[in-house]
Amino acid sequence: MTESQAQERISQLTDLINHYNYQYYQNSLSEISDYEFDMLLEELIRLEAQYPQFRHPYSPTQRVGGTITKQFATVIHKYPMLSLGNTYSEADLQEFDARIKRLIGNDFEYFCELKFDGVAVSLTYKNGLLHTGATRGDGVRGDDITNNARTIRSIPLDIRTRANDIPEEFEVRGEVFMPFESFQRLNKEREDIGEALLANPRNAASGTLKMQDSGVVAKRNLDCYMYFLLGDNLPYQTHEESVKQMEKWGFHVSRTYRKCPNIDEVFQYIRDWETERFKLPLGTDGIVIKVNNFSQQEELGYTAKSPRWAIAYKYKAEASVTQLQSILYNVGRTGAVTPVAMLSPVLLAGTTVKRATLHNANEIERLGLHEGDYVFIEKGGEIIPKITGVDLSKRQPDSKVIQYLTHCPACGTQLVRQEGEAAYYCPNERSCPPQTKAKIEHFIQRRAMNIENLGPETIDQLLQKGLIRTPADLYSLQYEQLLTLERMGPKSAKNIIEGIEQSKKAPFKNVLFAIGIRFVGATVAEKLAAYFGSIEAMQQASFEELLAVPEIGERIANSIGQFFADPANKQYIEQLKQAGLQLQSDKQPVEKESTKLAGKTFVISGVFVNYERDQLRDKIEANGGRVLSGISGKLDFLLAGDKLGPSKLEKAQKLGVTILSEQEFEKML
Ligand SMILES: NC(=O)c1ccc[n+]([C@@H]2O[C@H](COP(=O)([O-])OP(=O)(O)OC[C@H]3O[C@@H](n4cnc5c(N)ncnc54)[C@H](O)[C@@H]3O)[C@@H](O)[C@H]2O)c1
Ligand SMILES: [Zn+2]
Repeated sequence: MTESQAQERISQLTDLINHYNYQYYQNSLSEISDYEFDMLLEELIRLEAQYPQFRHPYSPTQRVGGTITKQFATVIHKYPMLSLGNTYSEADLQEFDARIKRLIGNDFEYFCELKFDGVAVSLTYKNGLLHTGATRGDGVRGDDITNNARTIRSIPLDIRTRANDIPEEFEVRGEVFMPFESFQRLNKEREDIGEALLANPRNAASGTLKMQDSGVVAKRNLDCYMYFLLGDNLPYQTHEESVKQMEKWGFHVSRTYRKCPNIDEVFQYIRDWETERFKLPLGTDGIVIKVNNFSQQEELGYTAKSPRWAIAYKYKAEASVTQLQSILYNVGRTGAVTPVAMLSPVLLAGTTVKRATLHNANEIERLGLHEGDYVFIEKGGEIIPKITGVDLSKRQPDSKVIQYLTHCPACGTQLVRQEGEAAYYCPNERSCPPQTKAKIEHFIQRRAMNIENLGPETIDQLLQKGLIRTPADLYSLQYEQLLTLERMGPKSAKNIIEGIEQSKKAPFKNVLFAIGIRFVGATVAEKLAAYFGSIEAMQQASFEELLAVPEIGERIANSIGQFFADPANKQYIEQLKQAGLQLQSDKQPVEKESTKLAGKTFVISGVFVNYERDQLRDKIEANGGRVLSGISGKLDFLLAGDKLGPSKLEKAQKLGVTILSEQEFEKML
């Protein structure tokens, strides 16, 4: 490599890595695998060492990769939050050990922990109470995510009763992660409403921690393991002591750590956890080796980016080769088709693997799969492994390229793909069997109509016999009809009928979720129900009015609009109404506070600081006012919050409606 080639490559790598860092930390996206990323970084470190004159001032080798965002207040870290040097090679570990010995002699111990694959957080406690939660950010400044941290159940909010030796102020650091179970549930819910799936638990955890609505964060079931305790003048001599102390105070510490007297024991620890770690409830991507003694840590010191007394050893993702047998196409509730690769069974990371995710048609194309190909599969953090490439040396010369399906495997309808979307859909919403079945399963689930006792076999039979076609048909099912099904006794039949009857009491938000509008998950349904109060109000809402609902973006608003524009859906809603389902919120009548707003009419729009929209509605009604759904010449006030649609504002101004801010409204009372 010539000097100018080196210079060019250094610039190229710098830009590339900065780009991947930005995507990873700011947008929670991995465009390449961690391994590929780490190799690029290693190459840059090597080149910069050789040609220091070409190192850019903004080189990613010189600083922690993260950034802070505009959406949160900024926290300055009392002690910088650094990264860790990392390696995939045992030789590097030997070298790390040798360097430490050169610097501090032979008298020291290591403390090994697993490297949890999530997002670093710092929690500051004052007088035993959680005071601040922050992300690592750029290492010096992080995002203040205290409210989100509070929703994580394993993070204690108050440890005063746990001990009487609590320092006035201290900081704990750890990894927020999404357990596999929560991740799978979340993706299942997303698949159910037609959302794109999240790539892996790490990105899911990082995205969740940066959400604005901590109510949503609370539902995502994040967890957190702690691995550092810091503070001024703390009485501990070793990392081990501080870990034990955190355990005593009730912090969640993973019991997977081990103290190792020398590097050979560290290698043993690495071997012991290599496959054992797949039994843990969360993703891990390696181990972290720390010098145990604090004064020795001080002696070893820090580089700009990481401590010299610690290093991460990362496991290479386990890989294997096996033959592709076929591709199975699943059709979901929204008609989205997902391909799954069926493989000759092969042992990988301790389990037998028979299938791999393929995500969508683009992925099949990207891999250039042929029938009968031998494929490399890898297991990262995820349960289902993925195909990373094709072993071309084993490809049969006459094998055919895999063509993506053109027609629905279940009903034969031609598949369609919407612009900008990766998935193909079967557009036969009403009579494609897997879609119909999934719609009913969606409808009866606990978070929707909660019709227990109606199992998948019963649904199958009901569909086959033509006793139901849509979820609404459940409400005209007769006890006698149920008795005609196989293996259906009088008792079960009675339970089902009762369950269906009972479901009529399910609140509006559940019904709205059950109806199954694309992208409208349980949380969004709750927001919509609180905002509009009834299906009619929602049906009449303009695109902009929909956008004014917190958390509702253009995609969801469009989907709602499309749903109500379809006459078949109108009929479906009508049928549900006839059946007696709750299509409006049953609000408690509001207690009267005053008559200050008597005779005045209001339209509420936008997002408010101190109130939810339904709280404002209650407030207006409690003081004698009335809330209308649309702006007209008769309207007195437009109560306008943030994110108010511009055309709404314009209309109100044109009609001479008084526009009120939240503060002005408060003054009126
Ligand atoms: N795929 C991509 O596009 C992409 C982009 C940027 C970064 N990355 C990945 O992220 C890594 C860089 O991230 P990083 O700077 O957070 O460094 P890192 O993940 O290599 O190591 C530091 C982090 O490890 C975590 N950690 C987990 N368990 C720990 C324990 N027991 N003790 C101490 N720390 C523990 C902490 O969050 C700490 O901040 C890269 O090596 C790469 O693998 C990937
Ligand atoms: Zn179909």
